[in-house]
Amino acid sequence: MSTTSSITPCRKPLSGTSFIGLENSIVNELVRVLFVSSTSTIRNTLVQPIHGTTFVAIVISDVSYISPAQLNIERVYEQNRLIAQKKDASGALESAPVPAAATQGKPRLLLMGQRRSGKSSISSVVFHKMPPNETLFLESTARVQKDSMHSFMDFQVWDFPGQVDFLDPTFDLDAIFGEIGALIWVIDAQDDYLEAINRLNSTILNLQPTYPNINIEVFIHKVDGLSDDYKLDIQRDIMQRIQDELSDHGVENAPINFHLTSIYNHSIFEAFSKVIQKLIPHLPTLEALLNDLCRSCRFEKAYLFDVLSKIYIATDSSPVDMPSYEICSDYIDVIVDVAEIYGWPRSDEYIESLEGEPWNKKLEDQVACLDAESAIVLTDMKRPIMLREVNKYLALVAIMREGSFEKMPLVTMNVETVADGLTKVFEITKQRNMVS
Ligand SMILES: Nc1nc2c(ncn2[C@@H]2O[C@H](COP(=O)(O)OP(=O)(O)OP(=O)(O)O)[C@@H](O)[C@H]2O)c(=O)[nH]1
Repeated sequence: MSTTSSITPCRKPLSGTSFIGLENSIVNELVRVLFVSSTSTIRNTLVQPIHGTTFVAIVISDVSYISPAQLNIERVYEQNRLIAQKKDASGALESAPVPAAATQGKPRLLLMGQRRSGKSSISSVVFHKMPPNETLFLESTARVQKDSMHSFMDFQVWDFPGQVDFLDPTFDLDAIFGEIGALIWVIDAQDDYLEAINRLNSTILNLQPTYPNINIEVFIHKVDGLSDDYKLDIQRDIMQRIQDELSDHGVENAPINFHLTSIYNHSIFEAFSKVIQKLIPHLPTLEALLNDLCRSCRFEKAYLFDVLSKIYIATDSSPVDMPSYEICSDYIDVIVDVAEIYGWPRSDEYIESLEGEPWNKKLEDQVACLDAESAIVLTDMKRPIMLREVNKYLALVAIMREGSFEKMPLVTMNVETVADGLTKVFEITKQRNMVS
């Protein structure tokens, strides 16, 4: 695909006129973000956005706003509290080790399933950037692999060996399932999957009484070699078998989601995006910001990506189409590679020479934007794509409409404001997590 690209400078808004040209809806959304995310730290916040007038926003009482992810976290805490209470009553609390991750408060993704179903491959491709064909040489996992991910949100990925029966009484179930974010059950769609379904059913039935709120995500995996019709047939068959078995045992409406995945295309990243999004408490706020940005800048689609894993953690409400998602995700790779080549740390002498004659200014005052920013036009579709780094973990990638380049200054200003808003949302939640 032939491409032409240009790096656009980001304009710093002039002080006092910061929001000129910015749609009111975005300003309002930012104000809402401040309110919704309000803790005592941003009471009496000075907001100076609308038509140069200054006003003080005073949060009179705490705004209670509960997103599905928050609700889920609350339920998990409640569940853990009840389990602890029961143990306390039976005097077993002292002997039971407190799960390390629980104390750290990091959500955990558990990868489970039969041997050779593809668990380690998924974890390596998504979180360690391993090229898919190199997974052919992965050895069978012998012990539980625990990976800590430090990204926009800290979480853990535990890869279980296929042969381990974690329902064995020697395992401390609380340590495994206590503060779980999601249980990802991987089923090899190219193999006989009946045994995998039986194990999944018995796992769900065993866990349901104690941990009724576990999010179960079934990855119907390795669908790359299958026709579209066959994929859907398999999905229907697996769903039916699981639902029948569970309802025979009186378990109705268990929280199970199904995804068709393969490491050889972007489906695995899409599936992980959906899993991770359920763990983000302020997801509705992020989505609302992106919706407003799309409306005011006439973007076709906007994604907020985790740069390292290329999982999108939020998007606007228009439907996700795979080709656009794939282009945006490949674009991140290009920019990350370029940033790695040109973004090395400069020596002090070199920076001094840049700040000296003839400019005589600090480097921050000379460049408009310290974060990576880029725009590209795909010549066949004439739709520009723009990327703006939000912080070192997150990037905003948007597909614009034809002809949007003419309005680039305004677009850049809006994107800049939204990027600031997004940074604030994450700062506030990080502070909150540290306090709690
Ligand atoms: N065609 C295809 N093969 C895959 C895919 N994902 C993984 N594989 C292959 O499946 C094989 C087994 O993958 P592993 O990741 O080792 O499986 P595992 O579930 O971790 O296995 P254990 O460690 O024994 O539990 C490897 O040869 C992978 O290359 C996929 O999406 N499509």
